[in-house]
Amino acid sequence: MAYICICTRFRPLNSKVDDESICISCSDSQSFTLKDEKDEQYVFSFDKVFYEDSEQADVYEFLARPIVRDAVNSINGTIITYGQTGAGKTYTMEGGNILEIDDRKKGLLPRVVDELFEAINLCDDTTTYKIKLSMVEIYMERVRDLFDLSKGNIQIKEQKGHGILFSGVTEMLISDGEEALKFLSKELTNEKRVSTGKLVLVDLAGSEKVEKTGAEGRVLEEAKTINKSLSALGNVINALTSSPHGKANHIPYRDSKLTRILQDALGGSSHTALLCCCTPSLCNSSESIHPTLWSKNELAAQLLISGRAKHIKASLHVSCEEDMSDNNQETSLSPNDMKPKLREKLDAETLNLIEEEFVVDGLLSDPGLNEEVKSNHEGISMALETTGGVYCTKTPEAWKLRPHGRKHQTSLSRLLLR
Ligand SMILES: Nc1ncnc2c1ncn2[C@@H]1O[C@H](COP(=O)(O)OP(=O)(O)OP(=O)(O)O)[C@@H](O)[C@H]1O
Repeated sequence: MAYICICTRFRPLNSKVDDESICISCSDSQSFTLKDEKDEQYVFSFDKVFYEDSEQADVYEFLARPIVRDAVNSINGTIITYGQTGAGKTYTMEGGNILEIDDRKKGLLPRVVDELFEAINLCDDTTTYKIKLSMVEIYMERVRDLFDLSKGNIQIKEQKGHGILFSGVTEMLISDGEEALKFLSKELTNEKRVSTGKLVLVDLAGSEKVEKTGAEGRVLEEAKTINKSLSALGNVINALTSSPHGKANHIPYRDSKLTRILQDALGGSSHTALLCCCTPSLCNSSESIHPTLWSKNELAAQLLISGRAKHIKASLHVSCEEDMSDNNQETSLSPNDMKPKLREKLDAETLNLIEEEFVVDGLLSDPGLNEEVKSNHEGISMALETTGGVYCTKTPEAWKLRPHGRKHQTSLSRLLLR
């Protein structure tokens, strides 16, 4: 099943484009508190939060290195940076520039390339590798070959044994670590078998609200197309992760060029990392809370929901195994069995919060919960049914129902049951 890791990164404040006020504060390495212009607070949780002082190497180690290692073993991988314009997507992906020589500033791309070549050099002589590099841009739903601009409408095809391909795209065979995107082919010569690992690095377009930019004409059309692609990506990930074993009846890959290209890098046994890039500035807090970035176009909300549900499933599985190890049983605990076990594992403060604030699917419930709030959780609950996971959340609608002046516990939270 696909594994999805979701992180967020804040770039340092930039006095030229940001106001002086910082709207985020560190809670811990997995969550942060964000204060909006009305002084409301929200706590968001991720697999990892990289704060302003984080190093490029930290991001690489946590987010990219496991994916690169898998790619060498023929497991497809995708690394995507997304977020509003100027939030640090390209800086994270490339560094100061793509041929960055300052090691501290080197982005994910040069590090990925370095590690791929290192891994290849360590392999035994019976294995030969071919690394081919292509570079494309999706613009207004057309795929353009960035190594040959005369190829302005590359077709996307699916080929047995190779998955999704760009038909006729320029491919450069490379033999050292100075190039950008990679397609890695691994030949097991002794078995006369070829297996391929595809590694895709995506620097998405800015995700801000169209109204905020005041875009018109062609720029407006571009922005609308971009938002459609982002929504399509969210829908695909949601479909993949909300169905048992990733086998949904229909995964809408064909809804955009972006999702079609990522089809075999997102589905199957692939490994995906999403890095949500944000600015710490108060003037951008609305972008960072919900409009396009986290819930209004539902991309991030869906991505986060998917990610949380998966992680919770994994955690739950481990916990159950530990709990039942004495009598050597499998993991099918009933909600009643789980409840005291959950209680044992949670500290009192967390438990109070859950009972007061959230519906915890099938395990703990709040009998006094307003029907309207309950209905806001339907989508989340559906995702949970298929994962058997435990998941708490508040949708933006639910926040509005909260008594005024209390601290809002976020859009998306999770319980770790370890
Ligand atoms: N972590 C960081 N540390 C230092 N500078 C950063 C960091 N992240 C971003 N910056 C700087 O902030 C500016 C904007 O970053 P960047 O161009 O990466 O944004 P972007 O999200 O890719 O924007 P766009 O959507 O326009 O492509 C750049 O000058 C970049 O060098």
